[in-house]
Amino acid sequence: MTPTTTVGNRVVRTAGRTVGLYSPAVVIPPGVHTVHISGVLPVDLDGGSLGEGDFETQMRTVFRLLGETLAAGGSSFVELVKMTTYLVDPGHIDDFYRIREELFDGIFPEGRPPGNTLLVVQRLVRPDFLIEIEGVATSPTGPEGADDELVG
Ligand SMILES: CC(=[NH2+])C(=O)[O-]
Repeated sequence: MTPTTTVGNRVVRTAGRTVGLYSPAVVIPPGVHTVHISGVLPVDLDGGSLGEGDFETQMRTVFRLLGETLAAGGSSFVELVKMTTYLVDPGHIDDFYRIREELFDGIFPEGRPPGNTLLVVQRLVRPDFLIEIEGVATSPTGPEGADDELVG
């Protein structure tokens, strides 16, 4: 039987083969609201690039903005079900693993991270972007808890 743990609104399946800090499967129970987050990029409020040429700054910025976007959607990191991570340089994979471990130590102290697919692509929408992360999360409140100022 596959070991499962309920974290927030999601059921995390911890069995399976992984090569990093992600869960092999996360199940959304029936009747739970979902939030789909577009790819988060390291940008300021005007869309200006942040952390040009600095992978660590870009990744930490993307996670900070992902947290803000989740909150705007009435959700939070603990409700995050699945991420897709896009990098543009395979040379950043080791840094991605190191920084993710540091961040997830704080965010998922019990070691039940969301799923993730990690891809290296030729480039992102602007050549200075080194990382983009999109996600799916659950939301305890659904549309009622979303902040209309931030979520279109
Ligand atoms: C390989 C992979 N999906 C990860 O997140 O490390």
